[in-house]
Amino acid sequence: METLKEAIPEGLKEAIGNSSVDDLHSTCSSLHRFFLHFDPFHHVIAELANPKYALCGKSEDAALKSKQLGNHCFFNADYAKALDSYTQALRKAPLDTNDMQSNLVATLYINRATVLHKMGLLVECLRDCSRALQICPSYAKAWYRRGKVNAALGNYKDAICDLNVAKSMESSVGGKRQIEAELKIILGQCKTTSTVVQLQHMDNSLNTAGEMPQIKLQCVSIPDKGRSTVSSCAISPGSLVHVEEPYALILLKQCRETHCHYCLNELPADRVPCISCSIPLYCSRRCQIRAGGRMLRIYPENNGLIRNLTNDLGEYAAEVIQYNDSEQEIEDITEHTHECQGVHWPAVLPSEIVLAGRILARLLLNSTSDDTSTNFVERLDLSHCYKYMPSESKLDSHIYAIVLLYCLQHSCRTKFSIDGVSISQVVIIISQIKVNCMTIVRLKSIDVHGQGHFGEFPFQSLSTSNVEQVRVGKAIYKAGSLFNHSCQPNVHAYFLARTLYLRTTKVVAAGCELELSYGPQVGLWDCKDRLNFLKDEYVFHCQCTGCSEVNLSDIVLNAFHCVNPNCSGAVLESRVLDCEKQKNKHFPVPDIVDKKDDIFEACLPLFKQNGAPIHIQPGYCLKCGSYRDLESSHVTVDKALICMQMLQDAILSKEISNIAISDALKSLHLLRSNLHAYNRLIAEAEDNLAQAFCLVGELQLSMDHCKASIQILEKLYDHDDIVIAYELVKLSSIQLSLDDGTAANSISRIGDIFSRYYGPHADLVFPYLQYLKRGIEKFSVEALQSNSSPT
Ligand SMILES: C[S@@+](CC[C@H](N)C(=O)[O-])C[C@H]1O[C@@H](n2cnc3c(N)ncnc32)[C@H](O)[C@@H]1O
Repeated sequence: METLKEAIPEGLKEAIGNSSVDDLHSTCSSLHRFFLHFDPFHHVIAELANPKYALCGKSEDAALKSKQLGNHCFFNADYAKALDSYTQALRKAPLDTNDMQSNLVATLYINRATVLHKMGLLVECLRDCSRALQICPSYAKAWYRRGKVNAALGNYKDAICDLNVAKSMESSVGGKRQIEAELKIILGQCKTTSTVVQLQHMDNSLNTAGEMPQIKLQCVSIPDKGRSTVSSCAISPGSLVHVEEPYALILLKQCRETHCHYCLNELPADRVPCISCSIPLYCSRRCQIRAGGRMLRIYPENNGLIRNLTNDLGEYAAEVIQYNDSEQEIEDITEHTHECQGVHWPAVLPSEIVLAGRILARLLLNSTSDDTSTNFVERLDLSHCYKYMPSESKLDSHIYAIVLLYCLQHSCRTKFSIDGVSISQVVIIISQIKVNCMTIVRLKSIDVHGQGHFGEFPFQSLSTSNVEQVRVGKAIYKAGSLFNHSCQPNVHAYFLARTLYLRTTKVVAAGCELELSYGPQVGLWDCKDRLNFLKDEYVFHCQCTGCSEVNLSDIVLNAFHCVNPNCSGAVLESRVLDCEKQKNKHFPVPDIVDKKDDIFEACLPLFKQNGAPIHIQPGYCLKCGSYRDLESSHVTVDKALICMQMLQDAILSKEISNIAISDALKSLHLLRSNLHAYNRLIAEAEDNLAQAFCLVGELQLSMDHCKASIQILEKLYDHDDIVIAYELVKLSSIQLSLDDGTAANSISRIGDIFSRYYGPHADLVFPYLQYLKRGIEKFSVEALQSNSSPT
């Protein structure tokens, strides 16, 4: 792509860099004309889009190599590696529909099932057996394995049926004898055990929940912000206000091996590959079909061997091989189909561009033959920021728009012409993605040893568990895009599988804007940093209340301590002070602030001004006016931070010495004497020390530092912000390890905050919560016991 960029004549680059939406037809046509006469462009397109050069296609040789490696690992009892090798083999193996008897894909599924059985992953094993049988219904070994795993799961009735089918499919006398022996054992087990595990869900079900929003929303126009969503009535916190499926979605590249390419949930051990190319992995066949289209189906009535079975057994076998979700609704557009030819471009182009391809494919498929060249942008009805984009981004979007259209021309069934009109439409779609795209995140708990847990519970001692937000995908939600940003949002966005959920976190008055955070939030960064981020990433100047009205967090987050140790006033640098003065000019703060409030304590004179111009200078305390030499304070703080960084490195490498801890404690003291008591850096230092003390087993000290960190965060954020709940997760896990009864308070507070942000989905989004709740039960039982004991 760099070669293409460098070759563009300077004049044309400049014209593109300075272009507005009105110039797009002309700039796009000029660049297109230039590329058409530039040979390397045609090479790039051939490499990206011509199936002749495809590296992501299926290859029997490559599949057999991985299969061999899998067999080798299996015989050496290296089951984890064998599992991975068989999955890689499945990814590369072509599905030969002409050879359903000795089918490589079916063999690989059954080899993997054997490994899964050895690893104790029984449900996963069962699913792989069924997948092998759906391809090759007369595969005796697959019925046999299925029978064994069903028996291990306690599903004796199914196990007996499986083995009976296996017996009738098996051709060798020795094989039949082995099956009969197995049947005898299972019949014996069946008599002695009464528990039968019914497997309701053969495939990983998508996390859908029945709650629906009850509140009527309106779209209104707001000066300086464009369209916005408001409520027609007052809304209480924790109310679900919007649910939506994505218009288009894409998994981020770094999650390709760990998360499902359709629902974005974590992949199970029995991941399902795409049937036509070697890129995507899915958590289930349901997701694979939804993304890539209907898979090959075996019709049991056409299968002779099944027909020869007795009535009951025939019906049973037919049910197993007929995929139970086969009648699921599949959208007219399956988002991976147009990418699925093993060609390079979906793997190498940036995620946003592949996402633009998915939007285009959908728009093209839904357009009638005479409107393919008409206005996609109008139909998408999203705002964009082309005018304000930096010159470099404008040039990139021109190049990618042309490249994408040529790639799609090779892959899409719908025909369209590539010219100034269509290219300019794609440029706009790319700029719409820039401002409307939502990042899909999943919550993960990380224990002190660095082990991550998405769904399952950690088994080791739990001393500290951090909550980490993992970015897994990007998506366009059409109605969700009408919610504006606020650095003090009243709406929280989260995702279950692909579905967007929006829930209020505060009371919202009728007619008030419903706003979510696009990333920056009061408490996380100061106003200047937030404004810069939103300008760089989303190309707008934020007009939210957090950025236009004085708040404590913005003043103290990066502030210095007054030189007078007993004064609680904040000392600001010029960059922060300028920004705050700017706010004050527009919104002079009246005397409504309670004199006992922290904000009053930190910056008394701001409130004394009462609208008059402010004469505060950088370096002077906002409360008592004393001067602090910020330059020398910076030097001290920087030294302390280097020491804190060393502690953080030691935490990461799990090699914490007493010296590192004692140096960090001295640095914390320096930070506390130079920085304002609510400065975020102190909270971070306290947090580091909490982790370090936890790792060396000093849990009481760890708890003290964790509490100190939370006390600061409570000043920077709302008392009930989700960030506080994440910190309380750490605190409560230390308290539980210490058998400290106050864990119950922390956990019930976490529960309250989580249910405000996630409603009934809290346990689903963050399963670790259930573990913590069980921790409280322990204390309630103890309390009951002590109450009932004789006094
Ligand atoms: C996802 S869209 C939101 C809907 C948009 N207002 C519309 O009319 O379609 C994002 C765009 O809305 C505007 N916007 C959102 N939040 C804003 C804010 N806090 N201040 C100013 N503009 C904002 C910006 O133009 C931004 O590019």
